[in-house]
Amino acid sequence: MGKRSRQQSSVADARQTNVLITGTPGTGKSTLAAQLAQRTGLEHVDVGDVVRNSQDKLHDGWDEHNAAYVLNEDALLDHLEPLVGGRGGCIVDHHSSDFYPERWFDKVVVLTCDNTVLYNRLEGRGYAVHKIQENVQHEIMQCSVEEANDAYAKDFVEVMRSDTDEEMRGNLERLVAWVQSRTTTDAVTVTV
Ligand SMILES: Nc1ncnc2c1ncn2[C@@H]1O[C@H](COP(=O)(O)OP(=O)(O)O)[C@@H](O)[C@H]1O
Repeated sequence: MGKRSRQQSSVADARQTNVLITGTPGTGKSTLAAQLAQRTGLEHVDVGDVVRNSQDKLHDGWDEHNAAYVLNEDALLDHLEPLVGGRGGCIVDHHSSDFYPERWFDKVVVLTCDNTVLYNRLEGRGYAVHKIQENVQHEIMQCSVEEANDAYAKDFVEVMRSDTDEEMRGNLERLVAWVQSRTTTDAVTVTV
């Protein structure tokens, strides 16, 4: 469970729509997030890129075993608060979900994938064997689904299968329609 308050507040009413796309590495988060951003105008916030490229130090060093930065969650939350918590209009793309404040998001999407398909994707990405196996095990155990379900209200969380291009297109269309419906609702609310 996250360290910060998960209470909804009036701040949530002031910001634009945000969605968190999470899931095991290789399930297709960045591909879906980039396409959703292109279609809706929301900003794709790839947390891996933010941590790598920020002027602020958002990590506690490099983890050789995982070949990844050790995330400093508090520094990352402080860094993202003005953009995601304040302005909004973001698609946050991250394999972790449980430390973000619930008030930041209007929907949490968890992508899942067939284990063999995932293995092949991660192999194609050049991951070390132990890292592929750890991620496939993570997917077999449905850890990302459990993490999101434990951290967010059930009606926030939507699990989407993403094995094929067709499934990716279907997921994209559903999310585009959902974002557009929220934009319409916001416009109606403003004019009433
Ligand atoms: N639904 C899908 N069907 C076919 N290929 C996919 C699908 N989702 C992702 N991919 C491919 O799998 C690889 C990993 O996708 P990526 O978006 O980088 O995953 P993540 O951001 O979760 O690590 C990419 O080569 C991407 O093109």
